[in-house]
Amino acid sequence: MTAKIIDGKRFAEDLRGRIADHVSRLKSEHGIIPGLAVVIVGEDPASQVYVSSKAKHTAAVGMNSFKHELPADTPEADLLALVHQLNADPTVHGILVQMPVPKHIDPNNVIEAIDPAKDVDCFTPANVGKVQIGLPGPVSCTPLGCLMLLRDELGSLEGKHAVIIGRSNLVGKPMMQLLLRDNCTVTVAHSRTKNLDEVVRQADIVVAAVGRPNMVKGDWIKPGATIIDVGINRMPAPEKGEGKTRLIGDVDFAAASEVAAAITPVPGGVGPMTIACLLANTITTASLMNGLTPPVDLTA
Ligand SMILES: Nc1nc(=O)c2c([nH]1)NC[C@@H]1CN(c3ccc(C(=O)N[C@@H](CCC(=O)O)C(=O)O)cc3)C=[N+]21
Repeated sequence: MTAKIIDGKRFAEDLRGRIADHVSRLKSEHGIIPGLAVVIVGEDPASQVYVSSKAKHTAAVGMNSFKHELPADTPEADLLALVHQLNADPTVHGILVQMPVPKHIDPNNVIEAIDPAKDVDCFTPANVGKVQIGLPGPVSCTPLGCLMLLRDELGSLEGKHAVIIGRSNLVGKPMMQLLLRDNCTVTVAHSRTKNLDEVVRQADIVVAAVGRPNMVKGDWIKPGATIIDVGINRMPAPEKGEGKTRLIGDVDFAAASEVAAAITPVPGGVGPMTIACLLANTITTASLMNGLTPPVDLTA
């Protein structure tokens, strides 16, 4: 079997189109222009690229984009002061502080400072709790993107056995909550799981989010499974030229494609969905802050 390639880039484009429609409706019917503030501390080149990409897509859907670039040696207190200022700013409906922050800053203090009403990453305890019990609010961007792709591919997820590899707060744990809400049977595997290959072989749905290039082998995949590869591993690619890199996923794509029914590529799979879902969450928070019901096609 040769797997269908799930085109996350294309899906994200369509999603951004729907988001742009919601933005223009918020403007024309309610006089609201959703605003997203992105804060970056330091000059990490990969982070710079992501932040620029976020700002570009934010503006392209008609939202206000606010970018704050702080030097790498910014004291934690100054970053927290900026977050508090953004919390108080009525034109800002979403706040994202790009992670990781420099080592002298405690990320937990930063997350705690963000008003949960504006927490478009869904990093605050209040919003993590809301996802768990199914209350409306922002949902972790990458898991939300994975869920949208899975629903589009499979329709109902009810009764499917989903194996998530990775238990991070960023992806594994919120993914577990969302798949449970869609009536999957969920197994969360991780670095200490015994016989990981045998566990993964049970899966109708595999979500790989470990950050280890090509870790999931082709013979771990049940024939006909659907594979979502969250891994974004930047590898040296000297064949492309001095100092060049390429991205590869956590799944051995070539081998898995021979067995699976459908698989996301890296790049062009989950990555673009993460940014589109960040914009979707900004619509959600802007709606909720104004007493409106968030659009169902942008939420979990
Ligand atoms: N507060 C916070 N929120 C985040 O959501 C957040 C963060 N910090 N820190 C860094 C990670 C990483 N991240 C990605 C988003 C898009 C792509 C993406 O679009 N990837 C493209 C490729 C891009 C390329 O070529 O480099 C793709 O997979 O096709 C990747 C990674 C969001 N993050």
